[in-house]
Amino acid sequence: MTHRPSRPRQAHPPRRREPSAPRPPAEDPARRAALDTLRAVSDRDAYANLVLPGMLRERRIVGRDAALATELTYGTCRAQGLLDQVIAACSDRPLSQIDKALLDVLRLGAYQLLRTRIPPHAAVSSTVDLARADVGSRLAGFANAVLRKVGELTEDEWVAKLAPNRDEDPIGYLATATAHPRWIARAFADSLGDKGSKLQAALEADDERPAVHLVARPGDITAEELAAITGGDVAPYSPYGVRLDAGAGDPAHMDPVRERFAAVQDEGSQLCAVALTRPVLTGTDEKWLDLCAGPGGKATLLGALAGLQGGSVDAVEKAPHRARLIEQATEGLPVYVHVTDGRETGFEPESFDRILVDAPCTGLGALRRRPEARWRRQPSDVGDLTKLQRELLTAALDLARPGGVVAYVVCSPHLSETIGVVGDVIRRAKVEQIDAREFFPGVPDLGPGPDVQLWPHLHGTDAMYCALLRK
Ligand SMILES: C[S@@+](CC[C@H](N)C(=O)[O-])C[C@H]1O[C@@H](n2cnc3c(N)ncnc32)[C@H](O)[C@@H]1O
Repeated sequence: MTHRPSRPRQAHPPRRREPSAPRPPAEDPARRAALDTLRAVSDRDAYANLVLPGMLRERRIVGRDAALATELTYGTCRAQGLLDQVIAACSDRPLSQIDKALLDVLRLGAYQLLRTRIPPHAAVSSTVDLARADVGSRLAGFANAVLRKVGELTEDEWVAKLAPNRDEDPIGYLATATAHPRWIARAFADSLGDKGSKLQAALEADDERPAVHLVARPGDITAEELAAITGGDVAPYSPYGVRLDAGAGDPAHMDPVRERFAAVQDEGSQLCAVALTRPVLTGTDEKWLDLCAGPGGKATLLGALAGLQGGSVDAVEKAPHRARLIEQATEGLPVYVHVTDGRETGFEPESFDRILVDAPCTGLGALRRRPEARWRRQPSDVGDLTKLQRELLTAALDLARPGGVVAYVVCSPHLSETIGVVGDVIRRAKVEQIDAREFFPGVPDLGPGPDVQLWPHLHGTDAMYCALLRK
């Protein structure tokens, strides 16, 4: 047996590494995704909760990185006003003179410093890396200086320094402390009739992740059956509701949802739709109308309930793409979709037994679902919306038959959109406002009536408002 000589281990001496230029820092994918989403929100009015999931999928960011990106993005969007106040206090130039891309970087860094347990040095250095990549070394130096100052105090200490005195200006104080614009804090205070602990609880609830609610389609599946299949709990108030656990997974992939026995719908929306169906009518009860129906959540529930008693629902929607969503959602139900303006439907006057006006609104009752919404909505939006709301409610009253019932619903506690609209319209029309609380059986804390205002902090629902009018 011959042995080949083994090769010498190192034919050449090891090559010495040339000193290289400093490598750019490895970017953290979670923070990059958060920042890119914040840029989309500020630059093109995108919705964070629509942009981010797609970005995470596209970049294959999963697990803890995805959770971190989500927390940083939504948290930074929600806290924006407070973060801006702190950044302004730490900067030698006014916010209006800070480059927009840099401002988003600073917000992301300040959020990590004030509202997460990320160690300050990691929060600052990872943010400065992003700044260097996006806006260059000079501005990265500025970001470093600002963020070091931000990190000198805790969130509570910054609030104590920047917020108005709580005794002198309780609404202003809570607006800063809970990172809400003052006008929204005032609107909540007016609706609650409180500037103290109730207001604080209502504002704080906007930072909580809402539970996902399913609605069981009446006639197809019961809430108990749906809860058993999905592993959720029967909801406390809606006869068709199921609350899913936080880790239940994507409801769109659940069999009952895919097969259309169930759909995602906030329990408050279910309650308002069901309330319309509950007052007893004398005479006919088969022609129902949903005057602002897209994308079709309430029309589906109403369609299933009307179908069980041989009736039908006409569903009106102005936006064609939203009308298509109603058609998809209500397939197989006695629901007829009309793409038209609810103020000029051309329907025979006094021809409907029950009418839902789920009017376009500020959405202040669902701020927990849209992280950036509290800073994007403006007080000036309210005037145009209340005009449209009054016109739609007036049109509904014309279309209701004598003895018929109209439910006026908005996802907002703003008094101009709630009692303001209802009060204005009923002053001019021959209608009676009935006590809606009776038609929300078992729901606590409904106040003095006759209308109903739900709240996230009291009911775990969106802040839906419902008034019931009988013609
Ligand atoms: C609050 S959303 C309704 C939500 C729906 N009821 C549901 O449960 O899925 C209000 C809807 O009214 C529509 N809308 C706005 N102006 C309208 C008008 N003049 N006539 C009819 N629909 C209108 C909007 O496009 C929007 O889809």
